[in-house]
Amino acid sequence: MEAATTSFSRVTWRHFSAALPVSKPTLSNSKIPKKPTTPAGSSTSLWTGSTHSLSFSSTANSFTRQVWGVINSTNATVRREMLPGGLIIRAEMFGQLTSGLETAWNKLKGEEVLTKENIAEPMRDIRRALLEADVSLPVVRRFVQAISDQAVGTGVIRGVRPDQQLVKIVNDELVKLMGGEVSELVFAKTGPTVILLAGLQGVGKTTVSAKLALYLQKLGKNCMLIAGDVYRPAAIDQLVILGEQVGVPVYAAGTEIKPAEIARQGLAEARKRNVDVVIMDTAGRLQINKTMMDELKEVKRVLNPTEVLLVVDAMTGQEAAALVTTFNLEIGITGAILTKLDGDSRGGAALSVKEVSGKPIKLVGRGERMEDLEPFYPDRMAGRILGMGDVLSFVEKAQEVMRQEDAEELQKKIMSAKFDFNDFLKQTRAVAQMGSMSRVIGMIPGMGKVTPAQIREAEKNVKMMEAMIEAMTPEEREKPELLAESPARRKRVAQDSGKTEQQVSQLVAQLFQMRVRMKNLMGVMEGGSLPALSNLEEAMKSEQKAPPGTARRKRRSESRRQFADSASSRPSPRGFGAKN
Ligand SMILES: Nc1nc2c(ncn2[C@@H]2O[C@H](COP(=O)(O)OP(=O)(O)OP(=O)(O)O)[C@@H](O)[C@H]2O)c(=O)[nH]1
Repeated sequence: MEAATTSFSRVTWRHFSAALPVSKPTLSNSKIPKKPTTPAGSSTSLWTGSTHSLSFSSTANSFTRQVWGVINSTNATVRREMLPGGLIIRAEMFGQLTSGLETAWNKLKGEEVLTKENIAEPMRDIRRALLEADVSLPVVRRFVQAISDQAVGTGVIRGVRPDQQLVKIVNDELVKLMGGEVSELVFAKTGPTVILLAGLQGVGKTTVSAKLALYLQKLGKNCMLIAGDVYRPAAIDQLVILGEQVGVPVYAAGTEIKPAEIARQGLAEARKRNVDVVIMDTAGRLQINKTMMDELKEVKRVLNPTEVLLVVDAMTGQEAAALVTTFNLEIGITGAILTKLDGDSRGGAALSVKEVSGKPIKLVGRGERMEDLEPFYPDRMAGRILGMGDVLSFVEKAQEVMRQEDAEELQKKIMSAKFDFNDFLKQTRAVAQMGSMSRVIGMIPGMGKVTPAQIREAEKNVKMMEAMIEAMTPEEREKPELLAESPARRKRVAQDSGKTEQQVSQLVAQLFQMRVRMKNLMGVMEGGSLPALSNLEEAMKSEQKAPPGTARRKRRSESRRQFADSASSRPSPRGFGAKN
């Protein structure tokens, strides 16, 4: 199989029809087929993006050359693959970004583990790919930093290659960058839901108004459109025609009346008709100006909308993100609709909007047809950018197996009181990987009352512990008794980690206390399996409920005994202060 990529401008039917002796193919709104279907015999199948699938049947080599020539003169990334029976040429959404990222994984082929050194070059490739995709620089910086932090902090997962591991890390960060979850449209609890659309000229507002009405009708909502673009008379006619096309009434009052007044009248009409959702199209401008903003503010005041959505053109890249920010500051918006994602957009807008503006992309336009509007799914988008669904699910499964094995191993260690500093570090890092401490604490039931200051303190403590554990020798990590027995060792760890001896002593004591507490908790669990969070919480409660002086005293004495047992060769139980 031969694969090649090249860069070019926008692939449209015009390019092909000019060069090819074939009739216009039908554009289908199908998702990317797993494998492009190759017509029988020697044939050529060509598809652009994930939405359009074009098929030609031809046996002539000159035809293939012509197709290739046309593609080379335009601007998307194309993958050319020789398959038995024909040539497959693929122009993919964000193709350039995808192939840029591919360069990064390829640099890790043959490596056994991700290290600071061997990820340096792939990180440069990722940075370059994102910048070329027109993602804003601060976003790129934060993204690359987050990836490298995770890449070097990730342990080896059995059977998973470092390049696959990096794909997974990048995927998860991409999803996070784009907002994580799908951001649903909000509907009013009573009365009609009002959606106000805003945006610059030509971004696709009028088209989106009708597309949105159709989309909502399919969800069972009864809609009405208001034609508020009084500056481009054709926009009103356009909306009326599109409204007819999707079977939605359009309120139009001509161009001689202020948009705010049209909004007021339109809303009254919608109430009369008892519609569920009113969508108002507004005028766009070539640039943001004060008159436009004031007019929009006035319309917004009259409508009191549930959603104010800024329509932005995906092809404007990071500029789209800047626009969302400006509109949000000026008029206050609830989200964005990204149009023309089927074009040669390089990905900058999709990747930057949420991170730069704090506002989610709620919907995306993927074509000129009325059906081409859909919710924005960050995970699906990341999957499309990476184009490596198989690798992702494989890594997820391997991680799951690893987690189970780790959990069993940990359980054994806890039961035999062998929980050491390696486990301690692993657990700490696992928590760190789940997100910031504040998020993790927020997820634990009953932990809501923890103050931000306490969380910051806890995060600081985790960093401090990490520094001290990293300064220990492998032997000391495995046998904390060595540190408990030797002030000299504790002194060395303190010096190497930049902490005080007292802090090191506290950490060692903490580990022994933890052993005892964990063992106690395990004893409370039924069946001896690792606790789910809720069980753990119950266990902690039942521990706390025990009358003072019984369990607690017992626990304290057990803690002391445990410490004494494990440090049996230690000269004195107060070894932490003693000289060696
Ligand atoms: N390929 C593609 N074209 C789109 C999409 N959305 C809108 N368009 C096209 O973009 C062009 C402009 O769309 P309009 O809806 O007229 O834009 P507008 O923002 O209302 O323009 P003004 O009224 O001038 O402000 C039209 O040709 C649409 O068909 C999309 O998702 N994909």
